[in-house]
Amino acid sequence: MLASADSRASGYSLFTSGTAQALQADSADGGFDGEQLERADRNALRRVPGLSTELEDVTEVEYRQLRLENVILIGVYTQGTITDAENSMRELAALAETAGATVLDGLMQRRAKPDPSTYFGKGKVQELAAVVQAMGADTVIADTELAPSQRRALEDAVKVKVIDRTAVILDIFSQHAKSREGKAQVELAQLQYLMPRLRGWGDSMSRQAGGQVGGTGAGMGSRGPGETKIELDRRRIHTRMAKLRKQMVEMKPAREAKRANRKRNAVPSVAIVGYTNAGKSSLLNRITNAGVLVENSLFATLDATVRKSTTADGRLYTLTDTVGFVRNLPHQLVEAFRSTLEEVADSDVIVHVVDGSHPDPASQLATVRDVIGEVGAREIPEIVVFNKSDLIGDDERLLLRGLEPSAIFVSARSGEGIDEVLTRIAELIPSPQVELDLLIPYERGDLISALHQHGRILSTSYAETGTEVTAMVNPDIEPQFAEFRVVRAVTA
Ligand SMILES: Nc1nc2c(ncn2[C@@H]2O[C@H](COP(=O)(O)OP(=O)(O)OP(=O)(O)O)[C@@H](O)[C@H]2O)c(=O)[nH]1
Ligand SMILES: [Mg+2]
Repeated sequence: MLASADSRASGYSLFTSGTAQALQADSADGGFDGEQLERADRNALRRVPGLSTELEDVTEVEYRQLRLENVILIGVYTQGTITDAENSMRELAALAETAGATVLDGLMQRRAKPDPSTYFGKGKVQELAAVVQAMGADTVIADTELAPSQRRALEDAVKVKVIDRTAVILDIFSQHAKSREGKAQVELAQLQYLMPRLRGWGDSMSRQAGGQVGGTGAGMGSRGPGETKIELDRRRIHTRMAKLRKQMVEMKPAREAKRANRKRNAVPSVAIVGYTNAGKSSLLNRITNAGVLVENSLFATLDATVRKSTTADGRLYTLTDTVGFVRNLPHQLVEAFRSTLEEVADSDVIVHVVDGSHPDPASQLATVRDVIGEVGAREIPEIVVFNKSDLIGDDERLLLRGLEPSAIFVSARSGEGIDEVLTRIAELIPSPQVELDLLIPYERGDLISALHQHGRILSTSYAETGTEVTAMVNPDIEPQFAEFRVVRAVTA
């Protein structure tokens, strides 16, 4: 898959298209990880190639229609091993394909740091331009966020559109966001990203009116028509951003009410978190038949899904599927994650899903733990789960064990380990703390069901006037039963 040692010795290395496909090879084999919904829907939203990138439409976030077709990836690796750098590039390849592109090639350069003006060194930029031309690529994607000036200089040199990892992630999010709030958040993030880059995509070729192509000769002070237009776009973007912010403020109360409601009912909550594509939705489907979309692409899930489940002894709890994490998540998107992260910070137990078959599970684990720490959720009990165990051999298992001795090996596909996860969840979710002795009239069957769901029934017997029940309940639902109590409650 990787090019020969020669090319590596010459300062860069190549890997070609098949990589990302190889990464994603298992989706076609008919593997079934739950009800697979919406795939057709999602595919219908695929980008239409060849849409104009004129700035006219900028207020509708022009680069939502980025024409990503045949792309070449570039990356500078500064420290770490070549393997780390390649993993990062493979992930970029998977991201690009998720966004709808075909990856033609990947070029990496070893440098102490990226060139401040052109990212790659000058000589390598020329080589890149030649590769772009030879392969007929229409876009170059850099593995790290480019400064606006770097992007411009690179575009001028390679003569095709240049974007970065952040733009690709934003693009995927905009394709996948479904809820009104999610869409608004992503559009806002896109506009924030776009503002300092307002030269417009691809204008090194044709954009600015007045023939200022390339711009080297036209001095900074000469305000051509193109620049006037950009001023106008800036103002429109500002207006649009203000409107989106206002919308989001208006949507917040609804979300908070929902959360407060869940808190009030004090149903214990379990959040499923993990790196993107680890199998979080598959696990939720396996546990609850939730029917959440499962797809071998990155960021299949963008809206948190909440499902109910019960422990073996009948206690109700909620399970929340969350947005996956990825390294170098654009900071503009942290806001978009906030509602998900709030759910994580509020939960009673975290199930941390790691793709055990991934080449570098340790760094996935670390990335996700960082985020868990950032949202103040470090103290929440965590169950680490190595998923896709159907793909993990004995040697790898040993390594993973070393990494995380108390982790559970699970396969959402085969069902291995699921029972163990459920048992661990049942142990960790808070148990009802108040013991009540009750006499409940026969016509109040609803109270008995409430006890089943929100408490734990220790014993029942049938008396003349009703059911005698001893049960453990949460303090907050205790008042509901006040009139049926026969003995003083004992706090455990
Ligand atoms: N072999 C194998 N594949 C699995 C297993 N669990 C999930 N997958 C596959 O992994 C891919 C990702 O699964 P999802 O459940 O969508 O992963 P996710 O963590 O929800 O991903 P995002 O929502 O994109 O962050 C899909 O192609 C699944 O079919 C498993 O136990 N074994
Ligand atoms: Mg998912």
